Amino acid sequence: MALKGAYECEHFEGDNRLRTVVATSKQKTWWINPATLKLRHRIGRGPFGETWLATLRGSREDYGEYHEVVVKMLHPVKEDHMRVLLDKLDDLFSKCQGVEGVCWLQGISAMNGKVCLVMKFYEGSVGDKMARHKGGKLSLSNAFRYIINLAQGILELHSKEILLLNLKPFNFLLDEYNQAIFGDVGIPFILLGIPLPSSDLARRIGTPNYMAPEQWQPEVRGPISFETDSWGFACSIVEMLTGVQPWCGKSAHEIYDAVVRKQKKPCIPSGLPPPIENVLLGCFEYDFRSRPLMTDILRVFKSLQNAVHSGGWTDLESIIPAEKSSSGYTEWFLSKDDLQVGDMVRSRKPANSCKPDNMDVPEGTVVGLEHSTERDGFVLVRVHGIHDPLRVHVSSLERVTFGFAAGDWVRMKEEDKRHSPVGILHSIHRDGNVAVGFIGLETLRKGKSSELQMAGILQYWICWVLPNGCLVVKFPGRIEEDYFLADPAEVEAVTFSTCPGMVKKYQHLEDHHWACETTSDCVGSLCCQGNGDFLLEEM
Ligand SMILES: Nc1ncnc2c1ncn2[C@@H]1O[C@H](COP(=O)(O)OP(=O)(O)OP(=O)(O)O)[C@@H](O)[C@H]1O
Repeated sequence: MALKGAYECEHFEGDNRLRTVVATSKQKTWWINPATLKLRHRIGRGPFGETWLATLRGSREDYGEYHEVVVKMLHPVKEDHMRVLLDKLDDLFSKCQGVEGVCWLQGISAMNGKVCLVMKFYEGSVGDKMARHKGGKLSLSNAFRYIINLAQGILELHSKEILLLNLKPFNFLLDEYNQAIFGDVGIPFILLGIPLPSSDLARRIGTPNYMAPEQWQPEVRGPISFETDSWGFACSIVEMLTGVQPWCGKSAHEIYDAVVRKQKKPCIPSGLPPPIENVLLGCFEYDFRSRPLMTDILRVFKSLQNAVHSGGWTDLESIIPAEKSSSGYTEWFLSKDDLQVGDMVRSRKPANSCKPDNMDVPEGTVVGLEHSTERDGFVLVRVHGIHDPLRVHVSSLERVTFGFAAGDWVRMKEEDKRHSPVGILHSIHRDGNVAVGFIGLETLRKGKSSELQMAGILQYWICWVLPNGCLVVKFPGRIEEDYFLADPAEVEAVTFSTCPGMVKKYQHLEDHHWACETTSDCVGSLCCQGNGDFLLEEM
């Protein structure tokens, strides 16, 4: 037996192996000898493992005193994934050092062949505090204080490329200064890509009530990104303000059906000041690119904090939120890129369209800025063949760098077997660094624009496109509400004018073949072939 105490811990061969892996790697600085740990009571069991109240025997300098700690015992992972997990933990520990707003991570240990994270014990959580209050909600000033504490913490973790993915009031711990900090720092994130024992657990990276649509199946409906945390945080904000958990009383399956399939949003209480209602509604946009980032949420709550402390909502009603742009993009979507003098630009296509409405600026160069604020105003664009620069609203332009603009369909020049070759460009920096969403990847792929080429995709019959390029296709004529997901790399465009035999060939496929007008000047049809592949045809 390795340990004796309140919890009888068997000696596991796996612990020794784990210890050897740790001892030969970078993680040795964080290693805690399991013999110095005593598990007392289990206080939680979630999708990632168990949480235990424990005691840790201190060092000699500490006179060998026992401290209360909390141990997160992760589900067992296969041996070949162990080093990957430990490297990710090492990265997490290093990044969290000195970060305010994160619970104090004390070290890594192993028990029963499972990796354990040892962290400081805190007296309670925001969730506990809410449970003690009448109606389950916090006072407005407390809620605001915690929301601002937490948004600052998330922002700091995001700046270190860590996603939280499990934001909920019971994971917001309270320190001795009544500041809210994170208890579950990045655990679902480091477990991404590491198979868990049960496929059901693997499907859920988070707690269903707080999960964004893309979080349910990140490699199919994803990727997950910073704005995935905006959804989870907005769910927590709603709960802190109302005392009601989003999707309260619903099963995981019912929540999946509502959030992912029916695209429903959690309820937002009425009577909120417009800027808060606006930012929360933004957080519940289905496509994460349309959601605000944590910095936007923080800005809104900070700007209203003083008014809340001096009496309540009443003064806030006069603050009017920004309007949605006429092109169908949210202000949050548009604010993610700003224009500078010298940028190449072109007219932005309307949201969810592959065709430009107008091409006032087929291509031009920004020669002057008239921004009234960071995300509003006009720019002067020099267009070839027009004498004077055009004065154009920023929201109607997109930046083109090395021939690419965010939102473009792109194809990898060299295929990578881990994901579809065709994806959607999410961002391109002026230095050519890109982030692309591909089916098959849980997070954005970072790389260089030189690895990409443009990919043309027809959008007839496609209801909408997920942020990784996954096509959501409905078959007209089918009575069920079902839709199908298709990999853009496997959808083929065929033109009848260049392939006259095509009409004849598919005439007999009554059940699988539909045609209707899709745009004013174009008729298309989509066939579901016997092997389940889709064939997209333009007539
Ligand atoms: N370091 C800590 N100090 C004190 N309490 C903690 C600490 N970490 C977690 N807790 C509390 O322990 C309880 C269980 O935590 P746990 O993280 O296992 O929650 P869960 O909902 O069961 O699972 P998960 O968070 O993984 O979804 C929660 O009420 C949480 O507030």
